[in-house]
Amino acid sequence: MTSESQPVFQVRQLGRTFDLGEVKIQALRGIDLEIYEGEFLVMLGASGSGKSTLLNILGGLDRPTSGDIHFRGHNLSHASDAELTQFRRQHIGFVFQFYNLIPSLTARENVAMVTDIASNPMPAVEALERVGLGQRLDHFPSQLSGGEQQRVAIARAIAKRPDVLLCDEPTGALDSQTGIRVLQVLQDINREFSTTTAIITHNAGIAAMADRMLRLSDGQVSEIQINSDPCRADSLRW
Ligand SMILES: Nc1ncnc2c1ncn2[C@@H]1O[C@H](COP(=O)(O)OP(=O)(O)OP(=O)(O)O)[C@@H](O)[C@H]1O
Repeated sequence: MTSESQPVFQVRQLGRTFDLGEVKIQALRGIDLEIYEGEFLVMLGASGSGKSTLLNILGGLDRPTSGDIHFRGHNLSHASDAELTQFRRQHIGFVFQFYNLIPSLTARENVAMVTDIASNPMPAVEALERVGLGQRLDHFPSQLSGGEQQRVAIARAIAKRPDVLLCDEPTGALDSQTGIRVLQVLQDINREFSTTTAIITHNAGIAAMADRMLRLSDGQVSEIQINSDPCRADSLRW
């Protein structure tokens, strides 16, 4: 990230209230945030602080109930379902804690599911080689370890060459050594393709590999730390 970097996302006074009838839950309360081209952002915060809600809005899976979110100048706040689907398809790759692979498809087929509908995809084999799984192309998820399954999920996310990679606790289900390997893959992709990357984690130590750390508390940004010298993911220990 450089100081001249342009914001990919501009978030202004973003709010999200869930209306459950008798109760209203204010998950986000006036978030102001820029996310810059090519940056690696780590989002921390206690359970219920609003991290997933924010990530879902950034990724066009949800809309704010107040405030605005712009992606490269386009206001997503009032986009239609069809527009959000198009936005996600063209620009966003998601990685979740529990891989969400299709059990009856091989690694290669799981990735190809996405490349079949993308406009300028990376071949599935190349994406799998990129995450170190070139030898496991025809394995089914049940034949792969958790870390390998997560790397298939990352291959699937990067194969459509997204501008933005959004990861919700990508190492949450992994042991530390495997988690570090997965983070190194994400860092390599961020650096090689300048893919803007945001990761939610409960592990504060992961912030050391990020350009910036954002902390949410009770639906608000409570802390932002800029890291002028992010470490390599494979030097992290926890
Ligand atoms: N679909 C929903 N309907 C109702 N309330 C919701 C919904 N999604 C989230 N919330 C509430 O919004 C608040 C923020 O939730 P969110 O999942 O964003 O937190 P989080 O920081 O990601 O938590 P965790 O670390 O536990 O995943 C919580 O109080 C949660 O219960």
